[in-house]
Amino acid sequence: MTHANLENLNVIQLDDMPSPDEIKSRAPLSDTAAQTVEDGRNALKNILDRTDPRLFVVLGPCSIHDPEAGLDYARRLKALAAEVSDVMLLVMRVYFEKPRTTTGWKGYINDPRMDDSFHIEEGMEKARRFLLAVNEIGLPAATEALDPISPQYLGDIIAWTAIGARTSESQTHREMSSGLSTPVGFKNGTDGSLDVAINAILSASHPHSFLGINGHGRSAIIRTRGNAYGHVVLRGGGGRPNYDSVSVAIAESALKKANLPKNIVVDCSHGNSYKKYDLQPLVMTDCINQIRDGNQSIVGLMIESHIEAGNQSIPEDLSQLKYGCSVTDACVDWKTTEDMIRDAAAQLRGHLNPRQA
Ligand SMILES: O=C[C@H](O)[C@H](O)COP(=O)(O)O
Ligand SMILES: C=C(OP(=O)(O)O)C(=O)O
Repeated sequence: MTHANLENLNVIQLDDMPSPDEIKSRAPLSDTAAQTVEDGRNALKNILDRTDPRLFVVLGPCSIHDPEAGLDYARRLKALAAEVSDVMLLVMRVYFEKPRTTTGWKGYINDPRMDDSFHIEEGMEKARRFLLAVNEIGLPAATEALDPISPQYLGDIIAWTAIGARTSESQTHREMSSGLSTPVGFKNGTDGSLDVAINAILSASHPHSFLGINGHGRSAIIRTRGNAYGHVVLRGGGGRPNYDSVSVAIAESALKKANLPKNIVVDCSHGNSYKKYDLQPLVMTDCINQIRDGNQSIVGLMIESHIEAGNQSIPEDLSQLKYGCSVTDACVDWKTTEDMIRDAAAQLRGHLNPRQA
C-alpha cells in the first residue's frame, strides 16, 4: 500500500519564508525606534497601572495599504500627539493583518501588491520597515496580532496589541498573547459577548507552552511567562453598541467578579458606531463625558481615522486608488480626527484625576 497521497492534499505549494532573524537583519531596529517602543510601552503600562492619569488613544487607518500615505498620516499624528500630550497618549494604529468575516484582502503582509499575488515575504519586510519609520518619527505603534507567527518578525517594534473580536476566543491567540511584550487589548466577540474577552485576559495572564517558531525560523516550543497587562476592548456587537455608561458599568462588574483591574478601552468604530464612520465622534464625546462625570475605568479609546473620509474598494488598476483613503473599513478624515482629539483634550484638561485600578 502506498502512503504517498495522504497529506497536503489541498496544499498547492510550500514556499520558503525568510526567518525572523533574516528579516530583522534587513530592517534592524534603530536606537531611536527602540526608545520610542520602550517609552510607549512604559507609558501604556503606567496608564493601566494608574500611575499616569492620561487617556491613551489608538488611532489610525483601518489598515495600511500605502506606506507613503501611512507615513504622511504618521507625521501629522506626531504633531497632534505633542499638542495633547498633557492629557492623552496617542498611539498610531498600524494594522497589517485583517481578519475577514468571510473573504477579502487580508492586509499588507499577506498581499502587499493587492493583486492576489500574496508576496508574504515582501509584505513582512515592508511592514517591518514601515513600523520602524513610524517609531523613528517618535510615535508608538499598535497592531492587531492575527497570525501567531508574525510577532516573531514584528514584536520588537509594537507598543500595544489588539486581539480582534473574531479571535479573542481562540486558544492560539490567548497563548500567543501570554508571551507578547506589550499590553494586549482583547475585544469582545462580534456577537457582543464580553465573556470571551474576560476569559482571554485570564487565560493570557497565565504561563503557556505551545508550538511556534524561533528567530531562526525553526519549529520551537514557546514557553511563556503570562501577560499581566491584558484588558478589555468594548467594540459593540450583536447589533448593539456597548460604550454607554450602563454597558461600561456591566463590564466593570464582570472585571471585578473575575478579580481583574477595571481597565476598559472603548473602540469608537465597529459595532459601537454601527460601522458608520461618521458616528465615531459621538461615541468619543460620550466616553469623554463619562470620564468627566467620574468614570474610573475607561483608560483608552480607539478611532479608525485616515487622511480622507470613508473607504474605497480595491480597483483592478491600482493607479486609480484614491490617496489616503482606507481600502477596508471606513475612517473619519484628518480634519475630523484633529477636531475629535483637540475637543477631547480640552474637555479632559482639569478633569483627569488619578484613577483607581
Ligand atoms: O476592521 C476591519 C473589519 O471590520 C474586519 O476586518 C472584518 O471585515 P469584513 O467583515 O469586511 O470581512
Ligand atoms: C478587525 C477589527 O476590529 P474587530 O476585531 O473589533 O472587528 C479592527 O480593529 O480592525
